[in-house]
Amino acid sequence: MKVTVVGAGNVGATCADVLAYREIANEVVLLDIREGFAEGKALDIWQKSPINLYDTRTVGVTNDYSRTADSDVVVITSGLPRKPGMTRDDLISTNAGIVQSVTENVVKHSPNAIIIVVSNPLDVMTYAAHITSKFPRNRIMGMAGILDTARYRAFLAEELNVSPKDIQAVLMGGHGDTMVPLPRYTTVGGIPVTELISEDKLTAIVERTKNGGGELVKLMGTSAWYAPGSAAAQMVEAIVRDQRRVFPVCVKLEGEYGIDGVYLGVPVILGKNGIEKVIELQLNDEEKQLLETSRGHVKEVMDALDKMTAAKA
Ligand SMILES: NC(=O)C1=CN([C@@H]2O[C@H](COP(=O)(O)OP(=O)(O)OC[C@H]3O[C@@H](n4cnc5c(N)ncnc54)[C@H](O)[C@@H]3O)[C@@H](O)[C@H]2O)C=CC1
Ligand SMILES: O=C([O-])CC(=O)C(=O)O
Repeated sequence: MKVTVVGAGNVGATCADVLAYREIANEVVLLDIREGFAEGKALDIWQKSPINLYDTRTVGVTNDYSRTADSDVVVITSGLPRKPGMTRDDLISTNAGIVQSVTENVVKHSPNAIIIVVSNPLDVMTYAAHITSKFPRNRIMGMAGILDTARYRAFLAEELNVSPKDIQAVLMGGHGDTMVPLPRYTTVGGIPVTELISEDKLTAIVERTKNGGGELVKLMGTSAWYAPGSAAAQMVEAIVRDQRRVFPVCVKLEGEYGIDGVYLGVPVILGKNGIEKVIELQLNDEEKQLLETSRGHVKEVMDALDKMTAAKA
């Protein structure tokens, strides 16, 4: 299996590193526009192979898409990260151009690839890649839900003083303040979380999760990369190993949850064809309302992208 990661910055290089040391692909091509940058990162990861004992070949290239040809999966991480005081949506004008030009090249050289978008604002950049690629919805998706649920699970594990391995959770909606964590579907070793934690504490954890990206931006001056890079690699693994994992993934809804044509995070089955199935949960009225608010916000930003694209044409 051949995987390309576009953008050799913090998230892209972390993703490539996880793909390599966990031997998720035979070959990982890292591509960046910054001269020599991807070559350097790929060489560093390759030089770690005798220490960490893996044989995935990592190759770096400067904007040379011919070297990415016939990739099975392509992860797009190219684009600006936000700085303190910015929202993810503030990145749209710069990142849309980058994601669209990268997608054009990906389609030209790997027409059968499955694309995983990571660049922000996530839901709308996934839509941007969809418009450019015209790939069917099973082959174009965004990474956010695994990261957001991982944050939620990590905070819960800390509060309950249990292993994060035993916390199962699902979360829906856009990747931003309107995301919809679902405590009703959260369990700890099979036990509903609501039996183990007070409502106040759970609410505080849900709020911290919604602001999980912003908390790190404030601490570091740029956004996170270890958990995001690992989350993208986990999606690649589910696809290349046909694991049929159940993850929250950003996908184009086509009538599920009563929503059509909007990119939102929902639970899916991820396997060799990409999105194998969108899972429809029975939401209660409050959850439906939260999802509707999230849909409305993402749709507004999708419309803003459409206007920007029309103005350029
Ligand atoms: N979906 C999610 O949950 C998350 C999304 N992100 C987003 O991922 C993106 C990347 O974040 P970082 O890696 O921290 O940023 P970074 O600045 O460390 O790396 C971005 C890389 O993209 C490269 N790049 C820019 N234009 C390019 C082009 N046209 N072709 C190829 N490469 C190009 C840059 O040279 C740079 O090396 C940001 O938009 C960030 O907001 C970050 C974390 C989580
Ligand atoms: O916060 C950001 O800008 C990056 C991101 O999406 C995250 O870490 O959740």
